[in-house]
Amino acid sequence: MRLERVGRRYRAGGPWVLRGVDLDVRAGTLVRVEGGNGSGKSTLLRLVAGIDAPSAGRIRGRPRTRGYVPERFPAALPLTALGYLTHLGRVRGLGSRAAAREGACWLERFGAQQYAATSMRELSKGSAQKVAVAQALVGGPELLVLDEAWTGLDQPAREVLDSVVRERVAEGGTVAFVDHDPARLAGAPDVIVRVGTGGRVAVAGAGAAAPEARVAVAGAGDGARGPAMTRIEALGAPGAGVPEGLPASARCTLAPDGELLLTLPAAASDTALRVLLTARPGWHIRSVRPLEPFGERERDRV
Ligand SMILES: Nc1ncnc2c1ncn2[C@@H]1O[C@H](COP(=O)(O)OP(=O)(O)OP(=O)(O)O)[C@@H](O)[C@H]1O
Repeated sequence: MRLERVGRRYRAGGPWVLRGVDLDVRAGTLVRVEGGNGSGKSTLLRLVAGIDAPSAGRIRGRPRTRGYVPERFPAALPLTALGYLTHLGRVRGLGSRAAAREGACWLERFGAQQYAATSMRELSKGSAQKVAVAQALVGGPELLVLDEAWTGLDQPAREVLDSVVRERVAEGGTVAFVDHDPARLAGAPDVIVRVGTGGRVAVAGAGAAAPEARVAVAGAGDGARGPAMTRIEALGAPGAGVPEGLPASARCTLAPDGELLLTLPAAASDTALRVLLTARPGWHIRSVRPLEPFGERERDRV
């Protein structure tokens, strides 16, 4: 995937959190993102994961299947741990049985199988974090984005996550992560990206895997056009209404279980995401992706 002159600021005329970011990351790459508190690491990861959109520039070639562990996981969902993982597996295209099976496998691998039937609201912080990690892994996404995903996990689960990251990269997946422990996966990252002052991003160091062949601080893009339309999938509380303030251009369907599908012009996706993320009660963004020009039918407006 390629970031081209990507910038992000949170309000018009406000300071740029990220500015002029050019990165070219190939499949099968492990990327560590570093920087001080408030430098913009989470902002960069959200852009990479596709749950936030750049204010300037563009991102091309993002893998179709993505898993994301946010820094703060909205665990207070009205589902059991396994129900949530199964639901997400289905969102990612698995059949119900396969989704349940995979969800159960991940719970077991992280030592949380005993909480399969526990409501997400009742999970301890660490157990909820195990579910947060598991939800990103269900369906074997090509791109895995981990924002301090190890925080709150017990030591065995941390080691499992280390192994899972190495496995994903060995299988050709791309993993980008932030962790404040400098020893986390030490020596493993192919690329180390440092978010510095003024929102500038640079390749600050790298492991042994010929980083210059895997990442480039790129120049101007090749002129390809970005997607015209975007599809946003979000999960709200069952029975929630369509949130107010969505762009008028958005077409949406809302299922009784709280699953919201939005189809809207890519240029309006930033506004829609802001509405969903700031709504109370909040919406959990499941995915944001370019809409295929063919083969995906727009749904009826609700
Ligand atoms: N939704 C938002 N609205 C407004 N400002 C935001 C928002 N999210 C982040 N910021 C601002 O963007 C800047 C970068 O925040 P970000 O969370 O990306 O930093 P970070 O490097 O991940 O920090 P930390 O190490 O503390 O987690 C900060 O100044 C923060 O206040």
